[in-house]
Order: sequence, then structure tokens, then C-alpha cells
Amino acid sequence: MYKLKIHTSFAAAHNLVHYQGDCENLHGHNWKVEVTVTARELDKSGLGIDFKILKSETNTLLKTLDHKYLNELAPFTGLSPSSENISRYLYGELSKRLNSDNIEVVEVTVWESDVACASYYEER
Ligand SMILES: Nc1nc2c(c(=O)[nH]1)N=C([C@H](O)[C@H](O)COP(=O)(O)OP(=O)(O)OP(=O)(O)O)CN2
Ligand SMILES: [Zn+2]
Repeated sequence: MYKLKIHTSFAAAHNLVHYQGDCENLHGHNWKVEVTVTARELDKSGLGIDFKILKSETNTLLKTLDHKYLNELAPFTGLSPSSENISRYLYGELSKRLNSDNIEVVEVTVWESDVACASYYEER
């Protein structure tokens, strides 16, 4: 098995709901996103999946969040747009787009600062 990762980012505004403190107020982050997939086999070029495909699929998805107010978007209606919930949303959407007989999205990590991140993965 092979494990591949890409990093990318998006910028957006949010506020935490059902939260008491600074973060209940509107504010923004430059979120860094790490996507990890596994590949069972390599193609003739020695690739599990081309990083270009991982980056373009992820960036296409992130464009729907970029420079938006996350609380107003459908995935986060009734759901606080925390780093945990963002990572779970991205994991689900990327799994739909990327999973195949060979490729499986296994973890998505969302960094809201240099020192704080949340990851979503599923036990198997
Ligand atoms: N488990 C989580 N905790 C927090 C999240 C989160 O998504 N998951 N989010 C926030 C807020 O988004 C907030 O913007 C971040 O706050 P904080 O880490 O406190 O960032 P600061 O820059 O204010 O850092 P300080 O060290 O507190 O100055 C909060 N928690
Ligand atoms: Zn925040």
C-alpha cells in the first residue's frame, strides 16, 4: 500500500455556533488542508494517482468554500463550521470524487492556524 498526501488552502469567514467566546463572532482563517489517500497499486508511470489530479479535485471543491461565509453554505446549515466539521465535509466530498478500486481517501486534516488542526478519518 502507498500513502499520498497533498496540501492546499482556502480562505473563508465563519463563526462557531453554540460557543461562548471570541469565536462566536464573525472572523476568518486561511485554512490549510491536507488530503491523504492510499493507493493499492501503481500505474506504469509509478504513480498511485497523479498529484495533479488530487490537487485539482481538492481545489475545485475548495473553490466552493473560498472567500465565502461558511455558516451560510448548505453543508453547514445547522452545523457549526468548526475545523472538525469542515474536515468531515471535505472527507465525504473527496471520497465521492476520488475513491476507486485503487484509491481511497483515508484522512483530511484542516489547519486553522499554524498550531491548531482537526482531522477526520474512519475506523476500518
Ligand atoms: N476543537 C476546535 N476548537 C476550536 C475551533 C475549532 O474549529 N475546533 N475553532 C475555534 C475558532 O475558530 C477560533 O477562530 C480559533 O481560536 P483560537 O485557537 O483561540 O485562535 P486564536 O488566534 O484566537 O489563538 P489564541 O491562542 O487563543 O490567541 C476555536 N476553537
Ligand atoms: Zn475560527
